[in-house]
Amino acid sequence: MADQQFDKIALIGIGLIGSSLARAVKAQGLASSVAIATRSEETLERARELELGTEYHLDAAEAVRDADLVIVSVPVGASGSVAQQIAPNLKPGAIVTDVGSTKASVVAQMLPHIPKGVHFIPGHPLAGTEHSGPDAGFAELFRGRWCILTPVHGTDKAAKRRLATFWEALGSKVDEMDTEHHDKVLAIVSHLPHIIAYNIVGTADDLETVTESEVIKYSASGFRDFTRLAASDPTMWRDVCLHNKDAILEMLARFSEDLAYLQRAIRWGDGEKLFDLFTRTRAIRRSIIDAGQDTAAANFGRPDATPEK
Ligand SMILES: NC(=O)C1=CN([C@@H]2O[C@H](COP(=O)(O)OP(=O)(O)OC[C@H]3O[C@@H](n4cnc5c(N)ncnc54)[C@H](O)[C@@H]3O)[C@@H](O)[C@H]2O)C=CC1
Ligand SMILES: O=C(O)C(=O)Cc1ccc(O)cc1
Repeated sequence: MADQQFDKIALIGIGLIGSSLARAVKAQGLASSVAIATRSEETLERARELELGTEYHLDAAEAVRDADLVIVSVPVGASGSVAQQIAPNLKPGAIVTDVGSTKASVVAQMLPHIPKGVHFIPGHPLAGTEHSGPDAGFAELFRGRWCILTPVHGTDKAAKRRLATFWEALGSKVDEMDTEHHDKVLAIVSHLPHIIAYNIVGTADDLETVTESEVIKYSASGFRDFTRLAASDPTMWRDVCLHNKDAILEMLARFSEDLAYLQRAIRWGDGEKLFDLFTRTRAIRRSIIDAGQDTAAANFGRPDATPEK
């Protein structure tokens, strides 16, 4: 157990990430009270049954009253309206952060509502699964994963250190970068893979010559990996696509160009080109394993996942 770091933490949104935070905060004893807010009565009731917090609210503004740390864990498209809601009740000196998968848009939506004297430090834990909702979370989700902070200009150093220490207590490694860079990096390493997965599974589903039962029956592990990503939450990923549009389109253009190159090599039977590319990409996989990041590819920290062969 780590030391208690905050008197009161407010968690706005109690899905996969919010409930994992709640469980980890409880397990580590990081706060004496944890206020939970979510829009639906049903989800709030489930959070209560799971004993994820110490107070439960349908009104996010009520939850943040007196909180020292406020973590917004909602789909990125909802971050602006949440910031607007909570703004009047934020305590001076409080830290407000988020966990959204895109950062420039979150800053644009939230920052205008944050009162002077409140520290707004956006964040993104690179940890998750294809599951959603309060039952899907687990305390170990963030262990050994990166959490990227994207502080805005003039951020208070002590507040930033406090937030970094919080993530470290959850087992995360903390990095810092600017929002634009974050959105480009994440577009290629996270957003594009999900878009490709949604697309390939959709293509398989549309095929006329191969039946759906054959896709299910004969799906090799490569295809199965895609179906896992393609099972991710539709609202969350719709919002990611809409809120990181420019970086995603830039990476998709690069991707399409490279795919055309590959297509041409296959058409012309250019084995050398294919072999060269496949050798280059195999080395990247090896570097990821050497860097100790392979479990991220295999199960993203899910304890119930089958280990990669
Ligand atoms: N799922 C993942 O693997 C990861 C997700 N993220 C980010 O974390 C955030 C939350 O994602 P999850 O916990 O996976 O989602 P989730 O679907 O499990 O939970 C979302 C929560 O937000 C609430 N919510 C939804 N719409 C809302 C609105 N308009 N106003 C207020 N509350 C609303 C829901 O009631 C629920 O409590 C997203 O911004 C996502 O981009 C970050 C890292 C990983
Ligand atoms: O389930 C997976 O493989 C993920 O990639 C989870 C994930 C989804 C979104 C994020 O912003 C970060 C991590």
